[in-house]
Amino acid sequence: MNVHGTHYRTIWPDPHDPGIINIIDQRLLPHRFEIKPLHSVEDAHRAIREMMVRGAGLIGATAGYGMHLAAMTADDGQIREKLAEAASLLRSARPTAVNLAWAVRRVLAAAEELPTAAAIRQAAFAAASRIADEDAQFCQAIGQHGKQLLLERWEQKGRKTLNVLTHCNAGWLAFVDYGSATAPIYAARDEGIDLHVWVDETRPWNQGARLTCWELEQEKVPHTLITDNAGGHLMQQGLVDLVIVGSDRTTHTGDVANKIGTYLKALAARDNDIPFYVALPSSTFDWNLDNGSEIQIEQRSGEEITKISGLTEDGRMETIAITAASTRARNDGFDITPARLVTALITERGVVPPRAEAIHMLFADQCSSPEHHIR
Ligand SMILES: CSC[C@H]1O[C@H](OP(=O)(O)O)[C@H](O)[C@@H]1O
Repeated sequence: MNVHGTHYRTIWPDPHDPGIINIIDQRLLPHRFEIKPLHSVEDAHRAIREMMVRGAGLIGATAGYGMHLAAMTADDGQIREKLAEAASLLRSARPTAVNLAWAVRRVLAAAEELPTAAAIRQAAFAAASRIADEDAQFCQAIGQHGKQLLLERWEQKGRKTLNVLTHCNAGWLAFVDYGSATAPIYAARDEGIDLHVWVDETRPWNQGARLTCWELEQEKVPHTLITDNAGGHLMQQGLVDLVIVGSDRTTHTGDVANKIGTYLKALAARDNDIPFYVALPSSTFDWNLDNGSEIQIEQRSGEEITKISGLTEDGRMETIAITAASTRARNDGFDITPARLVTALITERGVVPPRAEAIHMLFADQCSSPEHHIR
């Protein structure tokens, strides 16, 4: 469903049947743009687990709609049990992005105590829809707040081309729309800033090479693909003016879990005195965790490293081995960037230093309310 010209909302209920939730199968991008229907919570779990959908915001929205599908398909007399089972199944899909557990708990809280199955179904769908709509609204607001930072840096540079580096894909494909790290880029472009984006390929799943490059191409934003190991070198050459990345889970003290390799970019940025920003909606804060070392890091299959997928010259999608069959690989999906290496957090309510007292002041309504505390 084309919502914003070149943008696509990444998840939406079928306009004729709310029992069908449509997604874009991101495993096929940039070679194929295929919309796939989800009919059950099992479909939603698989879509998250197999990364048909990925990215904190979109994982959360998919989990929310997964709970809706569970309510839709449950027998009246079993609906509460089915919602509880659905919550457990969805939570098992991927551990690091806090948005998943947050969305599941939010739908449960909205629906489970209601007196009838019909009321539960209605409340589950309404809560899932609100999660998705809020995600898009929050990301749009992140764009407006982040735009100011890019504008200031561009003015400092005498309005010469602003070179932004980003890691992985924290674009509109990782959320319901707009994205987190790319939203300020799009908003700054709309203000006429002359900018260029260095895109980390982001091994092993290549979110940067496959998804961010595709997004920026759709948006006609100048960009250049680089290897994950090149970022520090380009910073030393004075070719990077600022770094902006997303987050899958950020502690209330400002430690950031994001795609593997983010920490190395933060170290290089600090060593070269380059601003390092993390863009995130407040649904990505973990109000319970004080220290990033407590965040569970997803371990994915080593085959995502030893094999690679792409398009053959005759147009077939293929997966090939790039190592000997005996090669074993370790595949940590995320790493932790300590708050001390983060210049600022860009949220839907504004730009805030990565310190607990500042974060709590901006989100006083959330950090103290039990409903935002995930367990
Ligand atoms: C902030 S959402 C985008 C975020 O999610 C990515 O991970 P994955 O593609 O494995 O879901 C990566 O950490 C991005 O920064």
